[in-house]
Amino acid sequence: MVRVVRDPEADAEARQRPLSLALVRRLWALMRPYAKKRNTLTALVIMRSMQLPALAWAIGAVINGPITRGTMGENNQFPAILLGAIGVLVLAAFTQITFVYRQRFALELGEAIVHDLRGQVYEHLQKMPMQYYAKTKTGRIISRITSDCDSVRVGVQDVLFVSLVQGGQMIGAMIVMAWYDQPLLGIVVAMSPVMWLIGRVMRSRLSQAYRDMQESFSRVTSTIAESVAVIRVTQALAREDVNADLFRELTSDHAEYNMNTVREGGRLMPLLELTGQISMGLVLVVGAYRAIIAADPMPVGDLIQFWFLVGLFFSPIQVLGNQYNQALSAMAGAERVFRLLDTQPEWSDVENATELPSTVQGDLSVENVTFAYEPGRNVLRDISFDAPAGSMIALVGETGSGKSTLTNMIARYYLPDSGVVRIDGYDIRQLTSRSLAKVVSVVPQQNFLFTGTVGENILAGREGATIEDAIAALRSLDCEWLLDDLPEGLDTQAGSRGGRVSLGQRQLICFARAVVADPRILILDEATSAVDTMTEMRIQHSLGRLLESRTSIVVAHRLSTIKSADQILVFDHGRIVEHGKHQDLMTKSGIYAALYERFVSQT
Ligand SMILES: Nc1ncnc2c1ncn2[C@@H]1O[C@H](COP(=O)(O)OP(=O)(O)OP(=O)(O)O)[C@@H](O)[C@H]1O
Repeated sequence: MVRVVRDPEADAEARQRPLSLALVRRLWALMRPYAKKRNTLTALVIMRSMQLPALAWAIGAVINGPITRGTMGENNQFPAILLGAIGVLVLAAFTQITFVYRQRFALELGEAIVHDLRGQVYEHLQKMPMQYYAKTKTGRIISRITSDCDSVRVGVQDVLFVSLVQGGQMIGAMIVMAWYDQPLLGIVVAMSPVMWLIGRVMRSRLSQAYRDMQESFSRVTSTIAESVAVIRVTQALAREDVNADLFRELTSDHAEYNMNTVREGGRLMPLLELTGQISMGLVLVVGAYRAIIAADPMPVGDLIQFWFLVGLFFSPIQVLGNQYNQALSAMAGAERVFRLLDTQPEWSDVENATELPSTVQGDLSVENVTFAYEPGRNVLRDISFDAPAGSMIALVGETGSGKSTLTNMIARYYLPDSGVVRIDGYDIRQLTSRSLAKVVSVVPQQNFLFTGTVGENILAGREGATIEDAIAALRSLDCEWLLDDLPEGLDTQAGSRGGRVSLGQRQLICFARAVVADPRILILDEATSAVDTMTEMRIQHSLGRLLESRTSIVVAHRLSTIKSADQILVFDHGRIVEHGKHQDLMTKSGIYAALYERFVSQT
């Protein structure tokens, strides 16, 4: 475990963005497939925003009507009061039913949108070339699909529709207040910017404390994830105590941020509520003046009703203030998600790309390939060689000399800056990715297994492959014994839960996957991980079977592989400095001979 250092790029990424109409429009467009639900929801929102002011009006009407008449001595007002009360009750019940459906539809719409958005982002990511992944941090990609999509969901579910309800309620309350007493309404409206401002200042302090707390929590979770991933290294280096101390530090740090958030909340929330109550008090004083002293006195029923309406007008200010911060976060999240969706791959299949015929032999030729990951720093320089169909080419050289980069060119993970890679005479730039992937397979050094069973992992090599193909693949590698060795045979869980599959077994499973894919050209980065001698022999044997009858390019780390190669290419600083068979190269006493001597002395 390492101490988590703040990521300056992540810090620079704005957590909030100003409200943008273009973004809101794009979010709104995401609801197009659910237009019926969206329209019903909008109707419910309008209804809901009018219901509470209407309820206040109805209560006022009962007070001003039959109740006032009763206090003036008019007889038999009870039936009218009862009717009024029933009317109020029916309206209240209707208001609550609207609330239930408004909330449910908003939730469903938000979930549907975020489901679609995540699907779009995931699909888009699958199409991005390696260049994109080399430049973009994994954590950032994950947060696009998790937290940023989630801010969009909150934006739709909570911010958009709740704000519309609250905004509508303010307008509704204003209309009814204007009906009763315009000067008093003027006072109320004049007070609202002050309330908004006070609320805003307090809330921004609170949300900063909350953000700090969230960040410290994500430091805790990412540290746990990392610790689990590298537990073997931790135990091997006996760093358990050091790591435990670092982790304790992080959790107590988090507890401090937590306490701070609670403290700030405890101080600011009552202050915020008090501001609202002071405003209500003020309205009471001015209202009393209007009811008692003013030239044209206001009926007490109207004052009571007005007081209700002031509450309905002020409470949205608080809610909208809360929503505002969330809206800004949703804007930032939506902007990042849309930016990713708008990022076009730096290259994709050319127009009218050619399909490689199924009869392809696997003749590979690399002609004058030069490549740099970063401009001006060539990693491959003028590389040329031929690999006739069925031959095995071993790439050897010091670390960082460009071997893996060359394999990236052949698999077309990257495009060369100059030069051409051909398969059976076809320039691979002109081929469809799909047909190229069928002909060229890569077995990387890290034996990656997907989450799922061993069987599923082997079948991933080819669409439509059956369990019989998987067993045949293991048989062709002479490692059918794996079926008995694995605890549940082909049904054994692999991938992130693959603790039950050993390193050597994993490698063989990857070989079997390659056999199922049955490519004409196989690129293999030999694993350097230490396995016992018995496993090593089995792997070597299976490797021989795997490479049989196909063109293979092997980044070779094993002596036996190197020796049996038809051609060895020796890399040095991005150039091929020697090439030939093992014996020829040994007699030259050059770089290869020196590498070989060192290799033998180490093994
Ligand atoms: N994605 C990348 N972006 C920038 N530079 C890179 C990238 N990948 C590799 N390099 C650089 O390119 C050079 C060649 O790397 P490459 O991985 O091809 O070497 P290699 O011979 O395969 O090494 P090894 O035997 O250690 O795997 C190195 O200097 C490396 O730092």
